[in-house]
Amino acid sequence: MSSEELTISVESLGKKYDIYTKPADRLKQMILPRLGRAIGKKGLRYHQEFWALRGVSFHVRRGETVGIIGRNGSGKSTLLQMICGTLHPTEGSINTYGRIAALLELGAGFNPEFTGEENVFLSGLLYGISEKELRKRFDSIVAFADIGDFIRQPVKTYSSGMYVRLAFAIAAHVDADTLVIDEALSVGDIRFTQKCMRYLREFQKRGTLLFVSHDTTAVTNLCDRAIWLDRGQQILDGVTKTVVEQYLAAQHAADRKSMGESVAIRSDASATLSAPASASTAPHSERSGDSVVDVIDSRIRQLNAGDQRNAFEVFEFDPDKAGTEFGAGAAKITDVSLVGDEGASGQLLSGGEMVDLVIDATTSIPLRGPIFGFYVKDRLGQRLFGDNTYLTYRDHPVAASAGTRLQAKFKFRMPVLPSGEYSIDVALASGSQDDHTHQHWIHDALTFRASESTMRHGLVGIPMHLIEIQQSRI
Ligand SMILES: Nc1ncnc2c1ncn2[C@@H]1O[C@H](COP(=O)(O)OP(=O)(O)OP(=O)(O)O)[C@@H](O)[C@H]1O
Repeated sequence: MSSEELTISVESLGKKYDIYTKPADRLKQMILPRLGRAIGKKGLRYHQEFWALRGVSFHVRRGETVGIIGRNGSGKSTLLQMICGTLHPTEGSINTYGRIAALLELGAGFNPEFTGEENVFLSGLLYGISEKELRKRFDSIVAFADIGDFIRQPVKTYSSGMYVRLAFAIAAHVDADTLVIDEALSVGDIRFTQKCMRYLREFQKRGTLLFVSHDTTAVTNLCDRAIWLDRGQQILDGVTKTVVEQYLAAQHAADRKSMGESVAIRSDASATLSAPASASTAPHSERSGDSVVDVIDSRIRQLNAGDQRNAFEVFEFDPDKAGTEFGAGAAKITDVSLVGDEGASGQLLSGGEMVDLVIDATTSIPLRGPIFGFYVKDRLGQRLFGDNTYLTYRDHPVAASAGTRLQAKFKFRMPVLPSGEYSIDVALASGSQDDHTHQHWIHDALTFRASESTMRHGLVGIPMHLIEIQQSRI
């Protein structure tokens, strides 16, 4: 590999800590070995050696996105700190090329006594950006961080979310060749996380990204390649899917071992046995032909009756709080709501329930063939599902004159979703599916939180029309 392609080169890297059980041992270690050597006695040791990381070697090419995964204490942060130069290796070497910006553990790099503004300049200068240039970028940094007047307050008064907002905003404005992100995105609200994910996806097109997370979905979603660390050792380096699968399998095996095989088997079995629904109570409805077919999960009553109800807390549309928006402006989306069967917004919805996503807009000039659309996205900005009005109106497009109020409604059965935060992008375009102009697109117009889900794996639960186990004698 030519050095032009290389951004990070790590060779036989190791970090050792000396662990003392008592503070007095540290003093003894400083004095007594010298005394021992003076009287010809060797080998007096009052500490234990602990290798937080050892024998780690890999190269990262320009433009790669590499995920680092591993259990707590496996050495991920230690590795990143050494790559960023805030920690010195005990052995081995690291070479980096280009400017590296890092979002390491909370607060690293900020002076807590200084205001946010002062820290912007302090950090920016440390990254090698001139004061003049920082002044030019300051407003954009503040807009990205979006922490209001807190920018003039000492950083020690910040919440962890504000810390991350400011740190990310700075890292996004220092022309980094490589970004190193350590779990930072787990703090902060869904809209900010979405903003960061959009930024990272753009950044991936030109820069190198090193991304540490416990969230293997995030790593799979974002990274081409992953490195798995365990107890300071490099276990695997390869294609993310393979590494994550092996890591999860090892985790699962370790969890079973620590829980005891019998418990693990019992819990697996109960999950399977709770699934069948009696045919008589299965509340599915189905009509064939050209009439409506509505497939309801056969366990929906069971799922939503108990304390495992997949409840969605929907936050109301607030144009001031919605994410970034863009568009040609012939029409403007004025309201968005997600309502359940009873029609009241702001209520709790449930996975499996029939809902209406309603988008209101007004036109400012005549608009032919408006297309309303939406995407439901997970915390990482991954689009889970979405739809638009194009096909339904393709053969008889709506023609709206200026000053018309338009309302689009999507009625669908909300899937069961894993616990977590979600957001909905809404858009209004004009033209056709293949050739259209976005008139107004709002990122994260609505957000909602799903709690208590029976769904542990996967992204979206599809309705299970039937689940059964058949038995017959062999
Ligand atoms: N200053 C230190 N002195 C002694 N041991 C340390 C020190 N810093 C880290 N360690 C140990 O090194 C090991 C690796 O720590 P590190 O923080 O790199 O792990 P990690 O994979 O980032 O963990 P987590 O996922 O919990 O953040 C841990 O066992 C930790 O206790």
